[in-house]
Amino acid sequence: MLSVRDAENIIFDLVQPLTTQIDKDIEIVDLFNANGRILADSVVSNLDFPHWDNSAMDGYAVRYADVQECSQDKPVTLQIVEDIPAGYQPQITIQPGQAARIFTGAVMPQGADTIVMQENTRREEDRVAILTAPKPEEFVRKRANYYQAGNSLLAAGIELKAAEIAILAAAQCPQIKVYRKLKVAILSSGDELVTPNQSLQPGQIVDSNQYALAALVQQMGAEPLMLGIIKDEPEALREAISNAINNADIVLSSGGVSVGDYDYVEQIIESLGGEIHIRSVAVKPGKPLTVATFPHTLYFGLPGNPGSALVTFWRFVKPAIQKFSGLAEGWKPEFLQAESLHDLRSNGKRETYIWGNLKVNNGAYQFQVAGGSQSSSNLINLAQTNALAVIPVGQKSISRREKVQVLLL
Ligand SMILES: Nc1nc2c(c(=O)[nH]1)N[C@H]1C(S)=C(S)[C@@H](COP(=O)(O)OP(=O)(O)OC[C@H]3O[C@@H](n4cnc5c(N)ncnc54)[C@H](O)[C@@H]3O)O[C@H]1N2
Ligand code: MOO
Ligand SMILES: [Mg+2]
Repeated sequence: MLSVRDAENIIFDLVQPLTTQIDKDIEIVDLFNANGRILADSVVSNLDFPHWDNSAMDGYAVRYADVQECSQDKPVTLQIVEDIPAGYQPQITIQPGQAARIFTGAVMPQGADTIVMQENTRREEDRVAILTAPKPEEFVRKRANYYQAGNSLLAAGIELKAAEIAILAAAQCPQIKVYRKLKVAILSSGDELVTPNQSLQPGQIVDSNQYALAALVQQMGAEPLMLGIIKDEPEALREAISNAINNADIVLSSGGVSVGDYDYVEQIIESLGGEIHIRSVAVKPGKPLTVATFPHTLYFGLPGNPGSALVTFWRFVKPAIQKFSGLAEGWKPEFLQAESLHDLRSNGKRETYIWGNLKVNNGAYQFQVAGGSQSSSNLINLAQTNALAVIPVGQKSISRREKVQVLLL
């Protein structure tokens, strides 16, 4: 059986990210539809930030040399020659003995080099007394201090979130080149499966994986293609999988990958010409994980148990989708170190993932195991969990207060 490390290396090597070389991998979106999308090209602006020298305060634009010696006892009085609100282009050059009334964000007038905030002044009709000596160039936001035109503003391959979208707006880029959304086909296999609105007959199980996987795929910014419940019949499964590989970048099936008489997924993949790279992994839950490739499609046959389907998604599928989608960095799973609040157990044979909660206590991470059964068939105690703790192969327990590696979900 493959180790988790070997399995992830194989999977990540199989993933070919979307590329700007292929026209259909690129899409243009507007700023309101950019959230969560991956930027395809780096962005360079021809604007400096700030665009011009401007005031950081409501106050007076002055010449530092005029006011450097002033104090409460020895105020300097200046003639106000212009009023400069934000958005107005100053017309007058400030001469010695002069000042301009100015407001936050307004353009600095020629001749002035320093702002005195209003609170340190006394207004005397068309004159102003400066009561405190400022520092040279105080409260002046200098042109190009934050960003110089022509440099890289945003790099290709980053996820666009609020800050990046604001930057694109400020740089006057209303149309943005992003990678297209990946299509992820999702199907559930099993004669025992029914939909949530069908009445349950003895022995039947509600197909919950389809809904969990759809939610996860959406969270990743990809587009789920729901193919429903497929009977454990080779012909039905063959048709469904064939449809899936022809219409999606990634296929996620759940169930039918173990050694049971009705577990047909692997043989159907092979009969359709898929190349199987992984048949099982030393991971608990999730041992029968199957990974295959077709010429244009990556196939994950996730195990049917609900815990196994979710854990294998988080551990292997999520980073694969993120890499595939064009995300340049940060798609590899990263583990945090936390103090375990409980004794954690494993049989030592497979890398074991235990679900629970990562908490912060006095600035330190702690892992609290989810109460109840950690069986891969138990979906119930996965509610409100946010992390998986890992017990490596060869280790049978992690004691309370010991350090444990944790994957944040
Ligand atoms: N003899 C062996 N038996 C099993 C082994 C093994 O190594 N030798 N491995 C076990 C492990 S570990 C897992 S995990 C499961 C995986 O089984 P399959 O992927 O073949 O899945 P099924 O047999 O179809 O179903 C297993 C279980 O999950 C329920 N299920 C299936 N699909 C869904 C769904 N969409 N939503 C909710 N629940 C689902 C299904 O009803 C079964 O209870 O195999 C073990 N057996
Ligand atoms: O791997 Mo199975 O997922 O242990 O139940
Ligand atoms: Mg089975």
